[in-house]
Amino acid sequence: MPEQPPPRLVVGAAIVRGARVLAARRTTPPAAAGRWELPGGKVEPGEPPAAAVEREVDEELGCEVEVVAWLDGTSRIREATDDGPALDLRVALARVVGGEPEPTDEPGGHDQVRWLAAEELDEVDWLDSDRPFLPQLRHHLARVAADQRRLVLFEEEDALAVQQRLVADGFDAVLTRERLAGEDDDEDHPWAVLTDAPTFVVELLLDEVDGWLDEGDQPGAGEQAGPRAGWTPTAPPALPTAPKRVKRPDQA
Ligand SMILES: Nc1nc2c([nH]c(=O)n2[C@H]2C[C@H](O)[C@@H](COP(=O)(O)OP(=O)(O)OP(=O)(O)O)O2)c(=O)[nH]1
Repeated sequence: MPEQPPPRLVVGAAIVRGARVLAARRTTPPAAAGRWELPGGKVEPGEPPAAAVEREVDEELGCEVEVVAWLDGTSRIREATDDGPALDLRVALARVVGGEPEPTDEPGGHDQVRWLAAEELDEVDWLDSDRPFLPQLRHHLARVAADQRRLVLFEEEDALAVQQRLVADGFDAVLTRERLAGEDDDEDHPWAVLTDAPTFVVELLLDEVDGWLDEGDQPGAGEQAGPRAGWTPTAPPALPTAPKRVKRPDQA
């Protein structure tokens, strides 16, 4: 019996931002069209798998990502056929470092993307071989969410400046617009920045803009549920353009 060639590796990118992962809807082949996957593709001979992730995401979604870790395990996509070797899927955790992921017009690409939180992962029809990775992904997203701080800002300009500054300093930071609890109209919803930056970094930024840190239902959040005591609205000064030198509390 002829020897089987080794399985060919397919890599998928679990692009995580603000406790959500990006899922992409395939347009081809007919059997997979309309189903959801992690953007990626086949690793070229001799290509490092992380480089393949970054190349495929750039081709398919027109943005730059960086691989930060690999999820455990390999999932068999198909057994060897006359058309080629078996295909195995590995999944990398990645983050966006340039541009905005959007479906490109590339043939064989995607027609839609969605950012899914841990509790939304089951809302889309994943390709079968992606499903074994979902529990790990759910666990990771839940951990990121638990570790996230929410900064509430009234001005879009401030929110954007804070978000961009956090990203420039290497943190994950996502801008959203959310209703404050109890609000019932569409006006004046504050802006929120969700970030993994530690509290002391967030507090330094908040000294310079009109907003506060909302720690939600985390322990000790009670006193933080509104503007800080002694808080007086003032015109926000321009944010600094270079990182500040700060001493971490544990190094004081
Ligand atoms: N990209 C990607 N492919 C997946 C996933 N799950 C899964 O079963 N597959 C399958 C679909 C395809 O049969 C195969 C990858 O093919 P592809 O068409 O995305 O890869 P590619 O861009 O390198 O393809 P090619 O046209 O150059 O051959 O793996 C996944 O999460 N991401």
